[in-house]
Amino acid sequence: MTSKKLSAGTYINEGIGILGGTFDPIHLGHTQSAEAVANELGLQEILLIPAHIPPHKVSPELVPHASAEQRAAMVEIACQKSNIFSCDLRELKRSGHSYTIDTLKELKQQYPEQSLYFIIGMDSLLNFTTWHQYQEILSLCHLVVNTRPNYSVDVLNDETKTLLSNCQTTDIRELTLFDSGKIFFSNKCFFDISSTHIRQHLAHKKGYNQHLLPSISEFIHKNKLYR
Ligand SMILES: Nc1ncnc2c1ncn2[C@@H]1O[C@H](COP(=O)(O)OP(=O)(O)OP(=O)(O)O)[C@@H](O)[C@H]1O
Ligand SMILES: O=C(O)c1ccc[n+]([C@@H]2O[C@H](COP(=O)([O-])O)[C@@H](O)[C@H]2O)c1
Repeated sequence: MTSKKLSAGTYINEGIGILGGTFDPIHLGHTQSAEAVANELGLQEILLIPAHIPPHKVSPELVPHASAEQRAAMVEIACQKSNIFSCDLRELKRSGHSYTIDTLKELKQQYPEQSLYFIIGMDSLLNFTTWHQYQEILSLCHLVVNTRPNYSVDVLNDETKTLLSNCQTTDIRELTLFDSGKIFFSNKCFFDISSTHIRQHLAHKKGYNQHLLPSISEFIHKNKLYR
């Protein structure tokens, strides 16, 4: 049993939410969409896991601008005022590419009794079948997909469509009946924010951005990032 009913329609889900990312920089689209997932599913805890080397961002035009340590420092700042977020640095401590399968195996060992909910945006779902051992990933966690502007299920490849026809559920209770293997779409929030746009904005304005926590803007300013 991984959930407790409190009152009509209110659940505490004892599972753990996980949001992995490049976080270059972390922005309100990350934190607010993850908070919306926590509210919707009743999750009390979300691990923010900065990637050391994000596997799909190794070509020169995609490689992160800030160092792994700077990206992680910004994630730690974002966690400071939150009751549900904590920053997990395990990918920074591992060498090589930050494969999600390795992270989930470690987390499952650490939390054998709890279901894991890996949160991704729609852009990540579009290429999910290219992730390292994606089927094994689904044997260790549920996937929770946040919709994002400009990314639609209409352009999913056939493999992902098949995956969805086998694994998608619209029933939150079903997530708590299974330990892993379900894909759930969270449509509660829609944030037209990306790190790319924020970096472009900062490069021109060298100032603050409304989609960043003020404390993150300060860190960026102090460290002269994204100029
Ligand atoms: N605005 C958003 N709403 C929902 N999910 C998001 C949003 N921005 C990013 N995500 C998701 O958060 C995870 C980490 O994203 P990432 O750190 O790459 O941010 P990004 O804004 O997509 O960055 P970039 O523009 O540099 O590619 C991914 O699964 C991504 O889909
Ligand atoms: O394991 C993989 O093959 C894999 C491929 C692409 C992305 N991921 C993970 O997905 C999360 C979001 O990635 P990104 O590149 O959008 O920041 C982050 O935790 C990455 O490590 C993982």
